[in-house]
Amino acid sequence: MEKKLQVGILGATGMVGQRFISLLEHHPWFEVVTVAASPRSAGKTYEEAVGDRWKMTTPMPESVKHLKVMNVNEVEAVAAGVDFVFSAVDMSKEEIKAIEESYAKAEVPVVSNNSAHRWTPDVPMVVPEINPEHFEVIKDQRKRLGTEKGFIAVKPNCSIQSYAPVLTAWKEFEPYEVVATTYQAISGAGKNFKDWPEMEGNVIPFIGGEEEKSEQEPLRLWGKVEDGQIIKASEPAITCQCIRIPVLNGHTAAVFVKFRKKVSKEELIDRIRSFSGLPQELELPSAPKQFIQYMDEENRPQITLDVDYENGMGISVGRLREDTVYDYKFVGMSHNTVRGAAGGAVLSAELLTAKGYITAGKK
Ligand SMILES: N[C@@H](CC=O)C(=O)O
Repeated sequence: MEKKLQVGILGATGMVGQRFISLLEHHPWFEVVTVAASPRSAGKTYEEAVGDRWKMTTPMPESVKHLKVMNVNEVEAVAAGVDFVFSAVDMSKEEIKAIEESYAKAEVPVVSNNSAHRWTPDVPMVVPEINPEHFEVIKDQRKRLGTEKGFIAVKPNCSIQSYAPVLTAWKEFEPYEVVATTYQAISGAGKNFKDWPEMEGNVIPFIGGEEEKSEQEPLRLWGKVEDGQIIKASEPAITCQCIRIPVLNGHTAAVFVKFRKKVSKEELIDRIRSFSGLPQELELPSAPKQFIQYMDEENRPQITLDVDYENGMGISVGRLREDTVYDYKFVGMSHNTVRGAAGGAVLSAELLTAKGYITAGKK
């Protein structure tokens, strides 16, 4: 790429916004030129607006420290300086729907981490290794919005990334019933232990809205494009419990699966290890070389050892074994703010760029 694409981050001061900033620091295709946040932060430098709430382990990049934070509601002004935006705004669902659509209508592609548009029929919700063909509906969305360049693309919830890719790798064996319990890190709620001391040594058996997302969103990933819309798949039936645990980063899932077809443990492990997609084929900058690793050790995956596998973009799986009630059970784990949030969105933006959906300029 001759000149890097100029990128804005909406909701730049929050946890996911900060993750976007740190992941994009040395990105070969994208350069953060605009940071936007609530009117409260607008006018301050990024460094002042974030203050002591910088939650990344690497220092705040010098290149963003002195950027003036723009008011995210001033769409035309923000849109004027960027080729596309990542959205991690923190507002009500209705407000997010409206503001993301305003950016798209201002001819700015929006790659969003938010859930607001995940069920808008012509908005693709993509994990690039799983359902890149869903980007096809962008042309229908552009027709609806009356845009040439602007559109919205979203990524799914972080909780499903530890098991949906694995079930995708096993599609040929027809999984039809799945039980999953997720053990979710506190950064998923945008917090660390300083913000949320009650989580030290604690477990909370409730995460608002999470179980519905964890059960339904995989079905949309496996859906079909029909008449410019995504129609969700009807199988497998998934039931979930989502639990908050005292871990900073990394969502773990303990999963039970029934298959229609007979399959051996060796075949299941083989499909995990050989599973790859378009990001690997195109060697996109953020693509993990090995998307899913299978670990033979009986005490893996572990958060402290494995959460940063493939720079946080890979999924770690272990403990696959036959079950007495279901056919098989396993444990999956992924980095919730990298693969599950900002990193997943960056990979989507890379694929959208490689496929020509995101380009420089407004026309
Ligand atoms: N809602 C999740 C975050 C995933 O996107 C959580 O609370 O962990």
